[in-house]
Amino acid sequence: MAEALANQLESTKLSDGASPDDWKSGLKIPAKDTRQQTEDVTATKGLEFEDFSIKRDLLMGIFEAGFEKPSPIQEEAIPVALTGRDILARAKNGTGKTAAFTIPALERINPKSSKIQALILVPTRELALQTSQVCKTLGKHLGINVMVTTGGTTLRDDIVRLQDPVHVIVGTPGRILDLAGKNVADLSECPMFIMDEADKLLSPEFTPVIEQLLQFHPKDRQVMLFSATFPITVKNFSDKNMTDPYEINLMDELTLRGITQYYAFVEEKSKVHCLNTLFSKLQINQSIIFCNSTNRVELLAKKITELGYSCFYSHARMLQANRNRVFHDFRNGVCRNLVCSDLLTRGIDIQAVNVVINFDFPKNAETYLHRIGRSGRFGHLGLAINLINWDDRFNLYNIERDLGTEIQPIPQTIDKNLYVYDSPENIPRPVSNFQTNRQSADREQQRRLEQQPSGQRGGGQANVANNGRSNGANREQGQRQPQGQRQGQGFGQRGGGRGGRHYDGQRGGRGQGMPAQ
Ligand SMILES: Nc1ncnc2c1ncn2[C@@H]1O[C@H](COP(=O)(O)OP(=O)(O)OP(=O)(O)O)[C@@H](O)[C@H]1O
Repeated sequence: MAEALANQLESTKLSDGASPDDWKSGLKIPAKDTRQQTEDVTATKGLEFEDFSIKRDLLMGIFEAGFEKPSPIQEEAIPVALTGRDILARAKNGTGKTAAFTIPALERINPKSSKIQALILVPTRELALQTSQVCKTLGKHLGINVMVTTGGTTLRDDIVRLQDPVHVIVGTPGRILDLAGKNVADLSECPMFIMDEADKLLSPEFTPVIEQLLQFHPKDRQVMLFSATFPITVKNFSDKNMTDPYEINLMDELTLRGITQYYAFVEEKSKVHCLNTLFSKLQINQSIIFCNSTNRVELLAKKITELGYSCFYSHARMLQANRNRVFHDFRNGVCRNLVCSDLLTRGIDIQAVNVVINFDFPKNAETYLHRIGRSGRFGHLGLAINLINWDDRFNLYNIERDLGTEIQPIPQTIDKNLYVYDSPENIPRPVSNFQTNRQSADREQQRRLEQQPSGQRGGGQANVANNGRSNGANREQGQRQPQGQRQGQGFGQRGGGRGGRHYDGQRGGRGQGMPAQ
């Protein structure tokens, strides 16, 4: 009898033919990223996402985002976060911290409740957009509503959106406090309070807002702090507001293994000339160029455009709509170079960026680390080049000492194997509905090129941001002289002028997906 039953069960199993992994075969998994990766992301314990016992619908979102296995920070943080314990986590730039808090947050949300159940705070509006997109992508099969809210948009729209159920709210602290203070965002049953770039959020400008925000949450909330840099301010906050936090520190060394760092010693007035030379020699897939002030961002973007290279710029004094457009288009590879202030130093994730240039050298080690971490994402290769003038020499020394790293003088020729990939078109796009973005970005790029006189093509991209000055000026770039120039703070003129043959490769092209020069 028992034998007959066993036979029957066996035959049932065989006849339905379903293997436990069958659900995976229907997933829309993106092409495998075959680039070599460093130990920063490969030195794992060998766990699989399935080992976390999370919902299948969440696993589907994870695999469809192209994630195969958890990174070291994900292996460490996800199981603990799922238990509801407070977490203080430190891991290198670009090693997957966002998913390390997003995955457990999504898992713990009850979609049947209409309450806000997770608050994710980030320091900048661009990062809020990016992080909300990660939540939407990973949680797309969960029936969860994610809302992003930041300053620079109308409060009224947010109030309307909060009439509908919102499960995860991602935003910058000021706007969230506004909404909570007005009783529009109800955080009274929100058990998860997450801070990404936590040390930045705990700087003096944000701390009072953060402390007020915490009061809106229930007492037994779970607090999770993530960053690559944790100064002492974080310790004070954690002592006061966290319960027995589980500490993760994956930073035995501070800098990413995949990033090669060089400096070029150069007089201030020769910096543009030096940049021009770098553009002509490097194989840039996409680059981010940092300046230390908004004036210098605009001036440099103008210079780069005059040199004939495609270039966007972004800084905090631009209109939010223009900031968003620049960010969106640059992420989608519409333009090869982006000049920016420290607004985009933290968290911004664009895998196609293989070169970061510190046109102005940063003042401290944290900023340096976050800036260079915009390349070499998820254990890949990247190049960081620092233009150093006489006044920066002590800073250079201090940053090398603080980070325990060596920044070498730039050699005559830079080995392409250090930062160039053979098939840049295979580099994964940002986690988002890429197909749609890419197609519309291509159309937009085409439209812009068609509108430009042929002689200007490729040099005019800085115009995109030019309407975005917060002073309300709404003029075309050519009709206005940047303030810095009027005040005699302009960059050196050497190297100006257009036309050398070596510019051609970069003119007007899309950064991502184009063969590097
Ligand atoms: N398990 C994974 N497998 C493959 N790719 C991943 C995985 N986890 C994250 N990524 C990708 O790695 C990149 C970097 O991730 P993320 O932006 O979360 O890094 P981060 O640690 O938050 O960086 P930063 O400190 O600069 O904010 C993203 O493009 C993300 O999609």
